[in-house]
Amino acid sequence: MAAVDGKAEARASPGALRSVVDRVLAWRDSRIADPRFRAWAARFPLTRWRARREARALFDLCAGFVYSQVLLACVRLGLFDLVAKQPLADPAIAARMGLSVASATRLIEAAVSLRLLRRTADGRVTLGPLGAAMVGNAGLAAMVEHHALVYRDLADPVSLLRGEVTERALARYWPYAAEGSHAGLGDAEVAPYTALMAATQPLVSTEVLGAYDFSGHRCLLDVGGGDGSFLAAVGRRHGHLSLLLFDLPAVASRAEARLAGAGLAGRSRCIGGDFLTDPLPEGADIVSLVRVLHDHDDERVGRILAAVRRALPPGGTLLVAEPLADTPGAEPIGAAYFGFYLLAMGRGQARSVARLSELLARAGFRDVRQHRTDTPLLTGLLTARAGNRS
Ligand SMILES: CC(C)=CCC/C(C)=C/CC/C(C)=C/C=C/C(C)=C/C=C/C=C(C)/C=C/C=C(C)/C=C/C=C(C)/C=C/CC(C)(C)O
Ligand SMILES: C[S@@+](CC[C@H](N)C(=O)[O-])C[C@H]1O[C@@H](n2cnc3c(N)ncnc32)[C@H](O)[C@@H]1O
Repeated sequence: MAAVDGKAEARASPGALRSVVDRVLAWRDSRIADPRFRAWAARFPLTRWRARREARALFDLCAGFVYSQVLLACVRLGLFDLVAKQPLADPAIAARMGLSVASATRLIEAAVSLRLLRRTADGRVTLGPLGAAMVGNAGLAAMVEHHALVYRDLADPVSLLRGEVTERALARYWPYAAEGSHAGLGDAEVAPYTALMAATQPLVSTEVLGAYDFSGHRCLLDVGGGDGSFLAAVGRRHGHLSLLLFDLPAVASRAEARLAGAGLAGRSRCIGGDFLTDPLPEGADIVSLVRVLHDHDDERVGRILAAVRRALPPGGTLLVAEPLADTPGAEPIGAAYFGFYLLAMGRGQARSVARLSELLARAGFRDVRQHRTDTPLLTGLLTARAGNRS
């Protein structure tokens, strides 16, 4: 089992207690399943608050797509950036957005209800707390736009689960998820996903740099490193590090240009290849896999970890950063969001710390540790050490 910052993870509750808890929960849910109980509980003063809370939670699940589209409309119309400069009245917003005042007010009211916008005391429109978090966050705006593809693929979730949706937008968007070799993918095929990953990379690198200190290392190899955005962020923070990147040839070319543009050409080298079949470059004392393993099934993960293991010296460090399943308070992100996202993409799953620990141990890594990030829902972080070569 992985240690969390050195401490052992809390043990699961013993079997006997769990079975009592199970029976209590089963009784509760059998009551909720009875329409007469629901009607009574919605009226009774001591249960009314809970009935309202559960009704609201279920309504939010029904309405999730509608809420997302309100957010998309705000992003597409540049509403957050507009009102970030100064609070505006509805007619001024309508004129800037090319909407009728009635439509602008409809969107504004929807966004206010979702805490994306807020009405000032004099009735003008300004940022709400959630809209404020969107400002200056180009990655999040790109993600919101890109969800159009996700929703297209999820339009018929049952057919998707049955494997009957053959034309999937996400499968085209992430061509490396398909069977076969991907070393021949061209720039046009890798550019869209590489740009999305680069735009969202600051969300991840900030978390990793806040949770892990690279100063004890000499050379970092970022495997599946995209356009080098992560490597550049680490390299800027730790001026002594040599930087290596491995990705598909068309992506590695982009990284070379990106790192040269960041003034890191002298400290970095980008190597193109297929990490499922080609050896990784040697010489690094730390290898990172950032948002890589969850794209792949266990068999492919085994191959990637074996290649990393061969590239590292005994005792060398592997750092894995990606959203983890079972993150307390963020369970639907791993199980529902990434579960269905990766189903549409064609491969992979978010894994728990326990599952990743097993795969790491099987590939010859030891001392698996989980590091606490500031925002665990955005990324989890594990390190492990390469064992001695057999
Ligand atoms: C000032 C006073 C007195 C009080 C303030 C109170 C206070 C402290 C408030 C907190 C304010 C604050 C700091 C808010 C911060 C908000 C943040 C950081 C929000 C961040 C949100 C991030 C989101 C919504 C991220 C979404 C990410 C998505 C959807 C990622 C999708 C990733 C995909 C699809 C990856 C694909 C890659 C693949 C294929 C799986 O490998
Ligand atoms: C989800 S992206 C993550 C990119 C980057 N690490 C980040 O977090 O922004 C996965 C990366 O793995 C690379 N990749 C996928 N399959 C690969 C393969 N077989 N060989 C080498 N790289 C591969 C992709 O090109 C892509 O850059």
